[in-house]
Amino acid sequence: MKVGIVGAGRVGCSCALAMVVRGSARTIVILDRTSKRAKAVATDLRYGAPLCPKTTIVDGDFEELVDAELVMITAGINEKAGGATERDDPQGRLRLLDRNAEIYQEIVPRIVHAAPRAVILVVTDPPDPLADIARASASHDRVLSTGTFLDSLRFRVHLAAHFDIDANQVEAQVIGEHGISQVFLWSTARIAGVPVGEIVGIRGRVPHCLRRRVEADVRYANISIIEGNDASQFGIGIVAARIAEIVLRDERAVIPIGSYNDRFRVTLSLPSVVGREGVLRVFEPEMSAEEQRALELGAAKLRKSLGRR
Ligand SMILES: NC(=O)c1ccc[n+]([C@@H]2O[C@H](COP(=O)([O-])OP(=O)(O)OC[C@H]3O[C@@H](n4cnc5c(N)ncnc54)[C@H](O)[C@@H]3O)[C@@H](O)[C@H]2O)c1
Repeated sequence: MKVGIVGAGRVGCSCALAMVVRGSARTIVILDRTSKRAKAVATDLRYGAPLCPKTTIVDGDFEELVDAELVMITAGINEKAGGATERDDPQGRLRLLDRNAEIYQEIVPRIVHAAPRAVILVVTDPPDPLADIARASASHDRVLSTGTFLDSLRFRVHLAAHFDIDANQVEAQVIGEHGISQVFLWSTARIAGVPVGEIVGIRGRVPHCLRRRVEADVRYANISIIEGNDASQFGIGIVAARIAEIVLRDERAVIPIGSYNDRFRVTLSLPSVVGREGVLRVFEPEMSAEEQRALELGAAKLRKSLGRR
């Protein structure tokens, strides 16, 4: 069970740390354009590894990825470096696309050459159009975007805080783009099977002020984190480690995650069955007309970012 991480910046380091602590993989290979950084990160982690489930951590070049079952790409500029930290910017993370696409054009063929069977997990922002670029370059479909898995957890955490309960008991999803146009499925958000609207709403509708507050907290969570700590990194590290486990163990867990969708002609997130080959099946959840419309608009925005109509 071997996982590669390409990009040993803040996000790459968090992914590696989460995987080591959770025992997600047997071997982790860390790469970076700055090989000295990859070496330092692998060395640092190796000193704590004896206290964790057995993991071999190495640094190296692309050929070290041979036989990797999953390679996560965390290389590229982040929101702060790329000037994507304004809440009123309708582009959001899409502002980083051109610069990170160039990096992907360079990296993806080298990953595919070294590890042709690996699932590729796109973490770099904006992950959905970058997954489309990676898929075209890889010429296979085993390409995932971390998508709205993290946003869905943020949604659950904020709802849990509002109701003062455990986030594990909140069933709520964000779908579509990991970005500004993401869609909050309020119509099916539930706590122990009870619709959220029935708990707080009038005639089953969630109050506008609660929706507005929670959506802003989730949609701009990255910016709030960056304002305090330069880069959002820890949540995504745990999310990426969990996705790696699902793939490596062929778990067939159902999570909101990004994959290319024929109907929308673009990569976006919907609840999907994930296993060794990546996404095996995609579900379209029950949606209100407003949610459906928002999903269509988000898909159109993603297509436009790639120059598609
Ligand atoms: N998907 C998500 O939910 C999510 C969450 C947080 C951050 N991100 C994104 O993750 C990316 C990384 O963020 P970060 O904070 O770690 O940035 P960072 O600047 O700390 O690290 C980026 C790393 O990429 C490396 N790199 C750049 N070009 C490379 C190349 N061609 N080959 C190998 N390595 C290369 C750099 O050397 C650097 O170490 C950003 O795009 C950020 O916006 C995504």
